[in-house]
Amino acid sequence: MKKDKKVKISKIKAQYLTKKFELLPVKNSGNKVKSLIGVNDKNQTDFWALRNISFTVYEGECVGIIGLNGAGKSTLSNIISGQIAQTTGQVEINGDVSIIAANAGMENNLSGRENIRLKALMVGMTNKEIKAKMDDIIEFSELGPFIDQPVKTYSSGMKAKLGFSIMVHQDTDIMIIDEGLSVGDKTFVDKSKAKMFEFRDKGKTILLVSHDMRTTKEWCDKVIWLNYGEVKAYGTAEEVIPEYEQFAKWFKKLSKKEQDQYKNTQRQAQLDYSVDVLKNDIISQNNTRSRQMGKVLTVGLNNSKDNHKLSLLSKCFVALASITFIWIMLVSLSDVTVSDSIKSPFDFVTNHLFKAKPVTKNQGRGKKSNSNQSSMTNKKKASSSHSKKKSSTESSKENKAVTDSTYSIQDGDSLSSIADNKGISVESIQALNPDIDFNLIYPGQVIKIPASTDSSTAKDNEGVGQ
Ligand SMILES: Nc1ncnc2c1ncn2[C@@H]1O[C@H](COP(=O)(O)OP(=O)(O)OP(=O)(O)O)[C@@H](O)[C@H]1O
Repeated sequence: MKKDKKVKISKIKAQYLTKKFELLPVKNSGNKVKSLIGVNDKNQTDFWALRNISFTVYEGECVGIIGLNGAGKSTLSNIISGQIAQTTGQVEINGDVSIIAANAGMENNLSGRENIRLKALMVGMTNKEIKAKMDDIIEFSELGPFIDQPVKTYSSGMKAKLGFSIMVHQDTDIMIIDEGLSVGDKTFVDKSKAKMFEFRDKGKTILLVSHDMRTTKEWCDKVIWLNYGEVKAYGTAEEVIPEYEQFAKWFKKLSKKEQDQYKNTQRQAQLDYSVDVLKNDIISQNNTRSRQMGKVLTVGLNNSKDNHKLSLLSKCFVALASITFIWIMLVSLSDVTVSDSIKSPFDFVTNHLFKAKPVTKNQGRGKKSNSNQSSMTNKKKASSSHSKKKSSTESSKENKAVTDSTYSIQDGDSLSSIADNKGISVESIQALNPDIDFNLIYPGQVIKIPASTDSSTAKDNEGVGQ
């Protein structure tokens, strides 16, 4: 009796799988701002690496996955091994899965031995089991003393050997080999093939992702041919491989321009794809069961939210924070305070933007100097109720450069105005500066100032440099 007369046990069942990746937008400042506040045009960046994939793999089968570069082979094997999630659809796995991929799965800073331990723990092996198998794994890997070196120092062939050795000793029901052996040397590949045949004969299920048609023919009962994210054919190796080879021959014969044209058309279809297209495909594929299909789709779609995209609330928050930040920046480039700018935004924008705040040496030094800082409102009042002369005297006050006991004469100063401003008598200034003729004082001339009894004036002078 032939084996295939038995009831077949499904090990992998994929239904209506899709995988959408978000392509990074072309780098320019406009796109950066858009992506910051999450308003990128969605359809321009969605790329459907897998479109409506359905197939079943049964116990004991070895199934090859073939296709041109970028067809979606690794994406599919990563979904099956649980490393990434599908966008829509379902994948039912009946058993444990292990995967060996040319570039995946190793912790580069750990040694080979530590990686063996880590991987074994990840598939649920106990410490005792790991200890029992460690020597066999190391021997199978042929890495000798290099097993205790960090994996980052390994060649790609050495990594493949380590990965394959770990996998064959994990003894899982389903094994996925994604180009894992393409970089190994011939003796190791032959040894590995023998091991794989052994597994297949034991009834394990194997998925082989490969560009090598000879190995695929030799190993696999069935083959899935992926083309730009779609299943182009799924059948026996005898049927599908010649079809694929014919296609590859046809493609090679095309001129460079025709090849590019073909690729661009296919890639555009991957960009234009959507869940609506998928739904229509499913309905047209199977009208009678469309309701059930809708349910399967919904299950997948519930998990297919673009998590990295901002919610509406977050977008509002980011926008508000950005506006606040920009506003504060503008206020810092004006001569008013934030609260004044909010009270009269129009006046702020038209009259105060890019006007530097008046800088006084007394700024920020206690009550008096703070109260001297002109707010927009105070300024308005001042300009309407004070004479020009008074304003200029005030500004002269603000610009005084004095110390505790000295004062530098400003343009327009007179003995009496200095005495008035300081709240001290003319006589006391004269007494302290007997050598100075106050009828002939000039800007920049330094005179001595007696200590004042007026606390505010004293504060004015406190600690100010010459
Ligand atoms: N993280 C990602 N973000 C965006 N696009 C991706 C991502 N991963 C894969 N892709 C794209 O998905 C498509 C399928 O990639 P995948 O690696 O599955 O192809 P493949 O058939 O394994 O290719 P190869 O034979 O070259 O290994 C490619 O166009 C690839 O650029």
